Amino acid sequence: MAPAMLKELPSVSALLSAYASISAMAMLIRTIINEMVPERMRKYIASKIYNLTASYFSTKFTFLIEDRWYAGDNQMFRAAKIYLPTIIGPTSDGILVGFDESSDPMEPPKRGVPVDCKITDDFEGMHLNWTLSSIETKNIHVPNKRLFNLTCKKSERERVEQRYFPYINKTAQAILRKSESLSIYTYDQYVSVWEPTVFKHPATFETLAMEPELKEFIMKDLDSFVESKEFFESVGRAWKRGYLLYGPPGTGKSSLVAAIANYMRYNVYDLQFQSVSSDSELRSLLTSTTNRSFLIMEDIDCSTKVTHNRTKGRENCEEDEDEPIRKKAAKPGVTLSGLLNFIDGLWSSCGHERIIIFTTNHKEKLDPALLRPGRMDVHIYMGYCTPAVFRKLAASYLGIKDHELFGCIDDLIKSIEVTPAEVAQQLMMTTDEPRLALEGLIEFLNSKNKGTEKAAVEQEMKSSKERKKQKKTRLKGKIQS
Ligand SMILES: Nc1ncnc2c1ncn2[C@@H]1O[C@H](COP(=O)(O)OP(=O)(O)OP(=O)(O)O)[C@@H](O)[C@H]1O
Repeated sequence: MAPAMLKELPSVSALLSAYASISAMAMLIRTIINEMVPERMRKYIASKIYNLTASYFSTKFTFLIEDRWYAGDNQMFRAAKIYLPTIIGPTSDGILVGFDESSDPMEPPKRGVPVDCKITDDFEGMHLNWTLSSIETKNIHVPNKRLFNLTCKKSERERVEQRYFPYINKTAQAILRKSESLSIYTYDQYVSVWEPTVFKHPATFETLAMEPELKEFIMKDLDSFVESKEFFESVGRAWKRGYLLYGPPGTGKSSLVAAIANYMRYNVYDLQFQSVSSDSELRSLLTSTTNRSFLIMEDIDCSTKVTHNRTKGRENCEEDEDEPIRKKAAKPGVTLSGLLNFIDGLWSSCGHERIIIFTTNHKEKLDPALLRPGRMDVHIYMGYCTPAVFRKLAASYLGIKDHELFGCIDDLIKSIEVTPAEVAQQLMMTTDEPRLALEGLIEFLNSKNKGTEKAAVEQEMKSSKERKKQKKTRLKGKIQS
């Protein structure tokens, strides 16, 4: 059998002559193609054949993440831009570094991803390669388009989409919460624009003195809001939340607003109703706010037209120094229906991931329409000082967790109405000697207890007005400068 098979095999000389004639034929075809097909066409055909075979045989898959997504910013690009500098390691070719105006020059500089630099990441056993590219466009307004190329194995494509991308988004959000400087925007009525400035308020949930259960409730509510995008979509509601903070002056409403802003790392739009001349102006200025932001409207009861009883509404509200100017200009101001339309209509349809916060000293003076369920989702009462609040203030201001005078102070606090601002003010007087500070506080509380509450409340009202006035003067100074 075997010799028979060997007999059928072509001889070596036959193979060599076949090879020679095939090579000659190939050379002939090549010469004809070179002669007849132009070079550019040849290159085009070759690249097509290469791409076809390469993609068929390649084991790699590439995700392209452009900086824009339809008409807006691509949030996936933004997340990658925040996340990648944190994993740039020794295998990378380089790194961008720099400072912005809010950075401390004594701290290490902030990091960025350079164009064309390769960054590798390992996630759940996958080896992922990132590159940032910049491409010139023909658009004169946007001359460059930037995009990230993320390469993985074809078999890992699904896991990258399902696990890696959500992980990057979550990590980027956590990084943002910690590091990026925030802006606070105030509305400049003279030029009709939001003026930004760096938001640096020291209040955090850590420094805030309030009932621990209430604090925990607010933090959980904010956390679940951030994670509820799908839920809001599934029930057909806008991804927004409204908080109404109410309570006497000096109970920490503004401090809570600042703590929430620091916790969420959202930019803040601080709107004074007095600076808005009409409902249409309100509409246009609110539509120009960005996503992932707070809209704060403090002392909403002091706005003449959004309370149901104007005379009552303006009691205890500071006088607006610009009032004569506004009267001269005969500005109609913001009306209740304008505000409600905004909350129900415009607010629901434009943008997402936004929180609106109203504060008031007089919830009872607000029109019931404003308080109806669905308008303000959470009503938070910021009340007078309690023993738990006092202990938190003592820990913050005096650095003590316990003292023999605490029991006496607890009893006094339970029997009178004293605001955390008043207690904080007393404790601040002698911070280096806790006993003296606590004795001073006891004296203050006793004097209140002896019938001087009214005077003390008036005093607090006065200092609240003073604070607001100072805030306003600062604001004006900023706008003028
Ligand atoms: N709950 C609190 N925890 C810590 N500090 C507080 C608290 N409440 C008040 N303070 C202190 O009192 C000062 C005034 O408080 P804040 O402006 O937050 O009160 P408010 O309720 O917003 O007052 P108003 O209604 O007058 O605007 C703050 O700067 C802060 O130092």
